[in-house]
Amino acid sequence: MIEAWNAADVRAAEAPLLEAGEPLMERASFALAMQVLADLRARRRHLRGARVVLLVGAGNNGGDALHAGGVLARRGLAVTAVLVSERAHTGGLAALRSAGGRVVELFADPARTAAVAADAASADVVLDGMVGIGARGALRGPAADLVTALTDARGGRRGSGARVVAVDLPSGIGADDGTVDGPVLPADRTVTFGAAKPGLLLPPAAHLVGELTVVDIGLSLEGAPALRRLEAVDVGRAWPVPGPTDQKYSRGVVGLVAGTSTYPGAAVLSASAAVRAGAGMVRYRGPGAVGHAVLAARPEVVAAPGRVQSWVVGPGVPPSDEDDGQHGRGGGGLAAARGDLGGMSQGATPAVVDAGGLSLLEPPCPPWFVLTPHAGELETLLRRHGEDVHRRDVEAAPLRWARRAHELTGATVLLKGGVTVVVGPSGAYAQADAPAWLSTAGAGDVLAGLLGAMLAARSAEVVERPGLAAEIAAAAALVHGRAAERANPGGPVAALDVADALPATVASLVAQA
Ligand SMILES: NC(=O)C1=CN([C@@H]2O[C@H](COP(=O)(O)OP(=O)(O)OC[C@H]3O[C@@H](n4cnc5c(N)ncnc54)[C@H](OP(=O)(O)O)[C@@H]3O)[C@@H](O)[C@H]2O)[C@@H](O)CC1
Ligand SMILES: Nc1ncnc2c1ncn2[C@@H]1O[C@H](COP(=O)(O)OP(=O)(O)O)[C@@H](O)[C@H]1O
Ligand SMILES: [K+]
Repeated sequence: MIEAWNAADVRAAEAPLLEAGEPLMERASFALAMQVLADLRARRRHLRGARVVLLVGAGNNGGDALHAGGVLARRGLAVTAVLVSERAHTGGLAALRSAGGRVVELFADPARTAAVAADAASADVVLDGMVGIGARGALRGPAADLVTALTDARGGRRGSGARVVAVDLPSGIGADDGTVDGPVLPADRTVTFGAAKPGLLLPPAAHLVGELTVVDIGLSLEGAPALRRLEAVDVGRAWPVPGPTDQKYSRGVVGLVAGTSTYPGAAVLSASAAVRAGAGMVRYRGPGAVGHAVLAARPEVVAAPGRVQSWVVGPGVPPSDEDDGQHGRGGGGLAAARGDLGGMSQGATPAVVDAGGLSLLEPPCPPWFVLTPHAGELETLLRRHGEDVHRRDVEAAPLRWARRAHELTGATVLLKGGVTVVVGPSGAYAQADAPAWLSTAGAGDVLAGLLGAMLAARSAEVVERPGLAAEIAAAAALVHGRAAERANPGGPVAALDVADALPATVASLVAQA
């Protein structure tokens, strides 16, 4: 698991060590330099003569870059520091100069910005050390102009020309929330110190981070992290592998309220995913014609009422204010869903509430209800609760708005997207496991069925431990993304292919753990 800590927590953890004279910056910058050397070795035979350009701001982030530059210059690399501010870390500057590095005072001669950017773009490595966790707002002044010019000089493409390594974080992102309010130089790698910061894992900034390296500089961080990211081993270890005394009911029964005759496919996809993810049983409730389609695709599904350990409500059910043109407002699926959801809030059965089911919610909901909106559906849900918010706001600050939806409803919220953000009562997760190929119709229905099966397997525990639903939801996002990759590595996937890849995906996660 990757744990991410807010800037204030990192500073608080640094303070006693700095007071005790621990050389934190030397540790950080040495590890940074070693990472740069390792990356360079992977790309060229000889290090001597490789060109490194440091973009250096006024604070300690610039200090890190300068000290790392000193280490690299001593190894024979040609290092140039570009100062974007009148002030620069004194010790770092001295270290670089004494190692033979050059210094360009860009702040004193902004007309040189384009030329400096062109030179940096043609270097082997650019270290972005303009601002770190001390930034206030979007990049401004010469730093902002340099990033704009350098982005132009690189043709806007990451991976072309100089390799960009961000120092602690890409300068200008919101360290705690991943917001991007101005120009930011996309990194190929980010070397972060002490702990990951939430902004490195959250969109939109997460897309500018490249490969992430966390350097241990000896901090002891107290309390709970601000954000977590599950890794394959976490999910494999926690997977409910059946034992010799298990039977279908102990493995969990998923009750599926999904599909209308306009959208029967969603029910088929959710049912397939739940069956393929290892549910003990899947019961279908909904219009008869849809039930036939579900049974034709998955004969394992049971269409009779009975015990249920988790509900999946809403895939393929239109929102309550949308007429599906057949049975009045939403048809039989909606009626069933409305009745079932009302009863479920009173009971103690986990539920996944997706698509049209979201419009039926009547908060407060228990935390073992997991809502699975995409950004557009979250906008609708939040507006219904009086928030003046648009989809673009949700996309610009997904953690903030997913958290708001959790506060307003009491439910656990899984916000779908390129990075899936989950917020529950014990914390938040950000999962980035899926190829962009997964953005295809029906993929969300597969996620709903998969998550339903995962909740059913640990139904009683999910109700007892309020934070568990969020952990399981994050795990479902990981499995979903990995199944998409496994279904067709590097190419397009259809939603049903993702469901079909679940058994092998789960087997490999369990085997690796
Ligand atoms: N303490 C330690 O030993 C360790 C610290 N570590 C490192 O220190 C970093 C934090 O350093 P920090 O606190 O000095 O702040 P930092 O991120 O360099 O930025 C502040 C400077 O930037 C400027 N500035 C601000 N906003 C701006 C903007 N929007 N646009 C443009 N400029 C802006 C502002 O200048 P001003 O505008 O006030 O003149 C101010 O001087 C951390 O990320 C990590 O890399 C590690 O080495 C571990 C050990
Ligand atoms: N750019 C992307 N990269 C990776 N995964 C994505 C991306 N965009 C969307 N997804 C994932 O694809 C799925 C789409 O779900 P959803 O929008 O509900 O589609 P549908 O309603 O058609 O099933 C979600 O799991 C989401 O996290
Ligand atoms: K930086």
